[in-house]
Amino acid sequence: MTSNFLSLPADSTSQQALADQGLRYDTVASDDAAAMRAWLDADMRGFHSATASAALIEHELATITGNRVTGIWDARTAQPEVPVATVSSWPMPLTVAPQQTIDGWAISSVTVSPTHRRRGLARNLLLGELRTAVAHGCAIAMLTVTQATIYGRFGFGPAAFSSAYTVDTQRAVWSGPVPTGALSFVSQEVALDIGPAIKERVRLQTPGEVPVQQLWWKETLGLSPSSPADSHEQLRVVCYSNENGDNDGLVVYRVESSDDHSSATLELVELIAATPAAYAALWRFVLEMDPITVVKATRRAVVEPLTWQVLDSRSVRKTDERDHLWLRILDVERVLASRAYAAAGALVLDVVDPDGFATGTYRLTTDANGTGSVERVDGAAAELRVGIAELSSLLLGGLRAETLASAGRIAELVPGAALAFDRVFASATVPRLSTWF
Ligand SMILES: CC(=O)SCCNC(=O)CCNC(=O)[C@H](O)C(C)(C)COP(=O)(O)OP(=O)(O)OC[C@H]1O[C@@H](n2cnc3c(N)ncnc32)[C@H](O)[C@@H]1OP(=O)(O)O
Repeated sequence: MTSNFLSLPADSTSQQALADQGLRYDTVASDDAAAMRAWLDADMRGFHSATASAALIEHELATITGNRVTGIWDARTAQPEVPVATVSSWPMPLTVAPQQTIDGWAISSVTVSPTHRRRGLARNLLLGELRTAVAHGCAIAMLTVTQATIYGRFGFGPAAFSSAYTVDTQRAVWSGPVPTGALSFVSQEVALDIGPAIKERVRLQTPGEVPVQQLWWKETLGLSPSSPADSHEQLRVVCYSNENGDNDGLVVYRVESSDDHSSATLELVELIAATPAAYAALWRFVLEMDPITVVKATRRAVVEPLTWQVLDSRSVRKTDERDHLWLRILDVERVLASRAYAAAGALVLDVVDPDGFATGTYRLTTDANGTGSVERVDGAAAELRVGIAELSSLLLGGLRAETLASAGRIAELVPGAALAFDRVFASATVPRLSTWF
């Protein structure tokens, strides 16, 4: 790992390829305020966001401070100081198994101006990022995406999925555990104080999670300029403390009542539970609140214990399920050795990577304690042939190799190899990413 990722130069291969098109590709110095603002302008325009207020610009500048900020400039444009493409990145730990993390290279703000689309700018940005990640010593890259069609070609595969739920509270009827800890309302300011420690515990327990910054908390609690206008006033926060007084969970919600207040919809902004008791207590609390008739939640896990904690499981309706966290393995040996496994076994994988970072044949050996060791065995007979995007999708155990084999996305070279892979890679905790980055 290089000591300072911010001082890494712009990738020379992309720089040359873009220079051949008359474009300049470079990083932006964080102390160059004018260049940072122009970059941010291009980033927000690239996502078709409204022109930002001064307060929002300051907020957004704060969110990217500390990131490696890169752009592409075209001297022929009418405003040549504004880049025509943007990307930002930073090293960030990714939980790969409970209490096990690996340093990943997070990539965000990938935009290309509509005036410059489909000329290979995004390709140069992305491959430039992957090479920079390797130069920094990161073994895996990660991102969250706008469209599911963009990143597979660069070796990324979806590895953690997310679901939205709508619960009909009148049908649900709580039948789960009734924890004996205490529930209490807390102010947003108190939540800002106690929430991060709870979220950290959840992050380390859950494959797919990454740390969130204080700015995320401010946005979540309606304390940021990027929060909707009246969200601070509308949001309520309830904390669950266990019998020893430890704060184990938080729920952040807002309620929209009908005109006559006889019914209401509760929007679950966040439900963060570090223990099964906190989870049950907070879900029960929102489902039984008067006069709530509907609870809506997004960015939840694709499998939620909640479905099994109500009398009528059909009252918990999954309204959406989609890819959320995308991973791109760059170094198979280091990444596979970074997580614990579910069973003892030995697998030889033939990994195909069109961009060459991870191509090779690898033997993963796991023992009964879940420890894995990986060695490169080029030339050995492989049992499974996997593309790098598919291996990245399978890493956290949220997707079955058998599913990908049935879909023709990976090839069993030995019958039963996909099932053997699934036995080893299974995750006891459903992988989930509860935030965007
Ligand atoms: C991590 C994140 O930040 S997610 C955010 C992604 N950005 C956005 O959604 C903002 C709006 N969109 C954009 O800015 C641009 O359209 C981008 C970044 C998606 C693509 O930029 P471009 O410079 O046009 O892409 P580029 O020309 O490099 O295309 C590379 C390849 O991806 C394909 N591609 C690019 N965009 C898309 C897309 N939206 N859907 C499907 N394929 C795409 C191209 O056809 C090309 O394919 P090829 O390699 O087979 O020839």
